[in-house]
Amino acid sequence: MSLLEVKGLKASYGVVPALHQVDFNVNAGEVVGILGHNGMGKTTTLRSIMGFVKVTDGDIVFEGQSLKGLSVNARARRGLGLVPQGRMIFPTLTVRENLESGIATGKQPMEPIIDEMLSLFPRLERLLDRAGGALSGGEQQLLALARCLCRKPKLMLLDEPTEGIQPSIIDEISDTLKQLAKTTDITIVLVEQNLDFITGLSDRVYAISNGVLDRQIPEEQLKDSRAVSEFMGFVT
Ligand SMILES: Nc1ncnc2c1ncn2[C@@H]1O[C@H](COP(=O)(O)OP(=O)(O)OP(=O)(O)O)[C@@H](O)[C@H]1O
Repeated sequence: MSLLEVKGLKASYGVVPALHQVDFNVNAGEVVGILGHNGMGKTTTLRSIMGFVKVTDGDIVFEGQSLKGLSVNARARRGLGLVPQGRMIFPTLTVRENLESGIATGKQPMEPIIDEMLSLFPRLERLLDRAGGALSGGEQQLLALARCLCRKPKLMLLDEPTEGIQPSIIDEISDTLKQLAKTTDITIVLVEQNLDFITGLSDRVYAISNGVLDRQIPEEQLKDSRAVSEFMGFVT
């Protein structure tokens, strides 16, 4: 059974349609990539799954149950987590406070969860007392990932984690996500424009174009970034 099934999803901003037809599925433990140009509907797809965008048709089924009518918080409690585009960490809170804000209140002691995050993201350790807004873009992305993981999501939705980030930290993010995928049973849906990053991490990759997501990029093409570009129409 798929962990996540997105079926015939449509969404609009007011009267302007953003998603025309989104159909894909994700199995437990997979890393699934969604590749597309600017404005094609990647962010809207993830925000619809998380419950921030109201869908007008179709269904999102998680662990066999429809998420229809559930709030963002209810979806988070079911095990969904979103790392939004642009990181959205709290700039005036310290790194430690940002991490604490990601831990479900009143549940477990915070310290072991923070220690676990620091072992996965060692670069954050020496930054614990620094304000989130004083970190580099790459460090903020690591913090945003760690904050999402503090809640132990079953499914993590990642919105363009490489956007505006220097190559050395992109490699670090990629290595960390690979390690996470290998050592835990987390499932990841990743939307990106960065071909190398997405093909390096994903078990399967879908293409999104003009609000339509229903084509999986053939596996043999994934090894060849030029073939992927051609499939997507990135080069002519
Ligand atoms: N808040 C909004 N109000 C109105 N239209 C929006 C809003 N957010 C997105 N759109 C429109 O919906 C469409 C899909 O946008 P979306 O942000 O999902 O694309 P994207 O693939 O994530 O793009 P990018 O890579 O630039 O983030 C675009 O035409 C965009 O202009």
